[in-house]
Amino acid sequence: MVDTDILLSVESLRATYNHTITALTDVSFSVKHGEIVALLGANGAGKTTTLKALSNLLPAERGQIVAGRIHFGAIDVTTASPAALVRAGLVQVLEGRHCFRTLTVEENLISGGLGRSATRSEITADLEKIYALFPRLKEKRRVTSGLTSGGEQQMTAIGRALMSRPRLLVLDEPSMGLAPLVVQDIFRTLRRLNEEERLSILVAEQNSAIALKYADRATILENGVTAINGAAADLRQRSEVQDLYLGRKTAASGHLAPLVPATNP
Ligand SMILES: Nc1ncnc2c1ncn2[C@@H]1O[C@H](COP(=O)(O)OP(=O)(O)OP(=O)(O)O)[C@@H](O)[C@H]1O
Repeated sequence: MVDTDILLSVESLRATYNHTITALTDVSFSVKHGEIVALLGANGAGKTTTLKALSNLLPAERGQIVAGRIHFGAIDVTTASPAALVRAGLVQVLEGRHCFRTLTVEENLISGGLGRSATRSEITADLEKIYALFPRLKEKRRVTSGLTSGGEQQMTAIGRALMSRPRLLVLDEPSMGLAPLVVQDIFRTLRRLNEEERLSILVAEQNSAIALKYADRATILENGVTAINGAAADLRQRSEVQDLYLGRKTAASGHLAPLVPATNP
């Protein structure tokens, strides 16, 4: 039976690089309409590889999906181009932010709306929305992005993704290298977008504490395998999650026992 609540489904995904390095062995999770889902795991667990697979970006890095299924709505992601997926509403903010450093903040934002042939008034209205979400960007709109702070670049990258009006916003480690207050601010804004616009969000994070605070559900990857799919509130209470991912011990010291079978909930 097809679950119409599900926007993105990943089933038994297996992926390699160069046909030799197995990065993902068995990854399964889903994102329902209107949910925030966190994808967690230690360094090298497979978060970025999973996100790249969702936008069919692995071939650019000599990566291959060798088994499993990914559906974004009715679209089979494995047969769609990255550009077609963006047009369908699956939009990523890649790790490292990747602003156009020589363009101003506002030019960066506008570039996000170009792919959907928006009118000038639509672009202006969307810019105002983004400035309301991130007032810092309004102050900096005429500044060259390369001269703005890491937090402002992250906000610019998120704003640029929003300009293409995503149905699913995917973010890879938005907290990376940012001060805790800036990270709080960014996650609060993501929650606001989720609540006010019912934007569905998938966020890969090493900062499990902040991700579990703001997500509805979470998936924890260990060595390319889904170890747990569960409600974020439940995961926060589990002592082994606290030990391994919320700072009580290091992740290398143990493994998680599944809370629920590691399939789509
Ligand atoms: N371009 C690549 N070529 C070969 N192997 C890669 C490539 N990218 C990632 N890998 C390998 O795939 C595995 C998963 O890496 P991935 O970057 O997906 O993990 P991650 O959870 O995002 O880690 P991090 O949090 O450190 O970014 C690792 O063993 C990594 O070394």
